[in-house]
Amino acid sequence: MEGTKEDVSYIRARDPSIRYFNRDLIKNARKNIGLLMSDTMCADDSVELECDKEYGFVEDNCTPVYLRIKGGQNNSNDYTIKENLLICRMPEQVSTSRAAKNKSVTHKKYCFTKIFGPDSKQIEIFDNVVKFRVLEFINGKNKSLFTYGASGAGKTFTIIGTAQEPGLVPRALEYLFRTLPKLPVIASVKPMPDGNVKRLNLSDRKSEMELRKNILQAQKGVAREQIIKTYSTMQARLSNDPVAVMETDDPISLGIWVSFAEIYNEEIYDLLQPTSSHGKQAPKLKIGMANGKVYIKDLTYINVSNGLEAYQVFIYGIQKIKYAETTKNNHSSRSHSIFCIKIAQALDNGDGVHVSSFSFCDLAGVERTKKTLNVGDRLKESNSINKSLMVLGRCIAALRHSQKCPNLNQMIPFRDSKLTQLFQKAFCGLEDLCMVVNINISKDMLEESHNVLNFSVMTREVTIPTNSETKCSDLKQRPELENTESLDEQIDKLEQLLKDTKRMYENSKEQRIQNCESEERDIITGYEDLFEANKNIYDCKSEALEKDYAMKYSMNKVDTYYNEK
Ligand SMILES: Nc1ncnc2c1ncn2[C@@H]1O[C@H](COP(=O)(O)OP(=O)(O)OP(=O)(O)O)[C@@H](O)[C@H]1O
Repeated sequence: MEGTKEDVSYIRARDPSIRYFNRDLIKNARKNIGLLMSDTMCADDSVELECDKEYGFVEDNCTPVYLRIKGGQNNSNDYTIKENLLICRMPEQVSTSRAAKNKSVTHKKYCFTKIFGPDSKQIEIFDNVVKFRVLEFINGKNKSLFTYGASGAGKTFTIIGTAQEPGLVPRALEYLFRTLPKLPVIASVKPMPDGNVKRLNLSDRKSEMELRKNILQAQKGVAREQIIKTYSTMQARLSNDPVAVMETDDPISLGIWVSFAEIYNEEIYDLLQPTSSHGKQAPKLKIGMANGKVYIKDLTYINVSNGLEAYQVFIYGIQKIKYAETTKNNHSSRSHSIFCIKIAQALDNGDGVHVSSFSFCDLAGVERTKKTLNVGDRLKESNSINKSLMVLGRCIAALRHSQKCPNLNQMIPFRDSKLTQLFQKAFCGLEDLCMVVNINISKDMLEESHNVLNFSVMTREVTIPTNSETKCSDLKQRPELENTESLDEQIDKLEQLLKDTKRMYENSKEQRIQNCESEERDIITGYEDLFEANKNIYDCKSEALEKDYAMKYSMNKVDTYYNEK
C-alpha cells in the first residue's frame, strides 16, 4: 500500500490525543514524499517496528510527570532515551502475552514531561522541577510533588538527598528563604485548616516560640553541628545561584510554617510531635474537613524564620520516619511521608489574608512480596504500602476515565486510602500536582519498572482542567467536598446511604427474582400446554394414520377378495 501525506494526517486526525501511527504507512509516506518525522515520533529505527504505540503522549494540559533514572547502575540495553521519550523492553511474561495478540511487540514507548538520565544531578532536578514552582507557591498557588517508584529506585534520594547531595526539600527551603524578605523571629500570623489566617497575640507567639525551641534543642552535640554544617555548605554552594526576590509595597505580615506527617500502615502520625518520655505510642491522627479542605487534625505546624531552622525541623522529622532494611534497600521507607510548607500572608490593614502550601510527598516503594520475601512486620507494611498505592492507581485510572467519558458519572474512590483522601484536590487537578517517577534500570527490576512506567503514563494522561470551576463539576465528586460537616458525620451519612441503597437493591433484586420466577413459570406452563397440545395432535395424527392404514388395508383386502371372485 502506497502511503501519502494525507494518509499520515488522517491517522493523526483520527485520534489526536494518542499518536498511534501505522508504521508501514509512515515508512512509505516518508519514502515517497520525503516527509520528515520528528525524533519523538520515531526515536530509534532499530526498534521502531517492534514498538507498540506511544504512551502518555497527551498534547496539552497533561499532569507533569518527570522520570528520573537511578544512577550508579550497570548500563542496561533494555532502555533507550531520546529526549522526553523512553523506549523500554517489555518483560518476558508481558511481551509474550502481547506478542500472541500483536505478533512482535517487544518494546513500549513512554513519553514524559522531562527525563533525567542516570548522570543527572540533584540541582538539575531542582532547577527544572521545583524552582519555578517555589515562585508560584510564594505567589499564592498550592503545589504538591510526589515521588513514585519501586523500592530502592531513588525516591528518598531525590526528595531528601544526602549531606553531600541535598535533595529537593532542602534546596526548596534554601531557595524560598533567599527569595522572601527577612522575616521576624516569630510570625504574627498562623495558617488555619480552613484556609484562613489566625493573628497571634503575645502569649500565642510565646508558646509557638517554645514549641520550636523544643524541636531545635532536641538535636544535640555532634549531630546538631553536623546538620548546621551540611546546611551551611549547601548555602555556600548555592549562594551564587540567582534568585527572584520578593518585593511588596503593601505592609504585609508573613509567616512560614512547616509540618511533617507519615502514613504508616494506613494510620497518620505526626513526625514533629516530641516523643513521649514514658514510651507511650505516638497518637494516631484523624482526617478532618473545613471549608471544603481536607486536612490532618491536630497536626503540629512549626513556625520557622530562616532556612537553617526549617532544615533543622525537617531533619528532626526525618529521624522519626520508619525505615527498615529489606532485600531491595537497606534503608527502606516503610511509610509515605508528607513534608508541607505553608505561607500565611496577611495585609497589615486587616484586609486580605492568604494561605498557600507546598507538599512534598515521598511515597513508600512498590514492593513485590515474592521478591522481597518479607515476613512479619515488613510483610504487613508492604501489604499496606501496596494497597494504598493500588488505591492511588485506581483513583488515577478512574479520573482519566471520567475525563474521557464524562457522561458515565464515575465515582473516584478517594476515600479508600488516607493518601488519596488527603490529596484528592490535587489529583482532581484543582491544585498543581507533579510527579517524579524513579526507576532502577538494573535487569532484575525490569518488571517493577514496567509497572511503574505504566502507572506514570496513566497519571500523565490525566488532564488538568483549564477552568477548575467547571471541570470540577464534571468530575463525580462526593458531596462532602462541598459542605463543612465533620468527616465522621459524613462517613455516618454515607454509610446510611450505602445501607439504604443496598436495601433498595436487595428489594428490587427480590422483586426481579419473583418476576422472573413467575415469568419462568408462565413460560414452563406454556411449554407444558404446548407439549400437551402437540402430543394430542400427534396422538390424533397417529390414530388417523392408523385408521387410514387399517382402512386402506381392509379396502385392499376387499379388493383382493372381489378380484379373486
Ligand atoms: N540517582 C542516584 N545516584 C546515586 N545513588 C542513588 C541514586 N538514587 C538512589 N541512590 C542510592 O540508592 C539507595 C536507595 O535509594 P532510596 O532510599 O532513595 O530508594 P527509595 O526509592 O526511597 O526506596 P524505598 O521505597 O525502599 O524507601 C540509597 O543508598 C541511595 O543513596
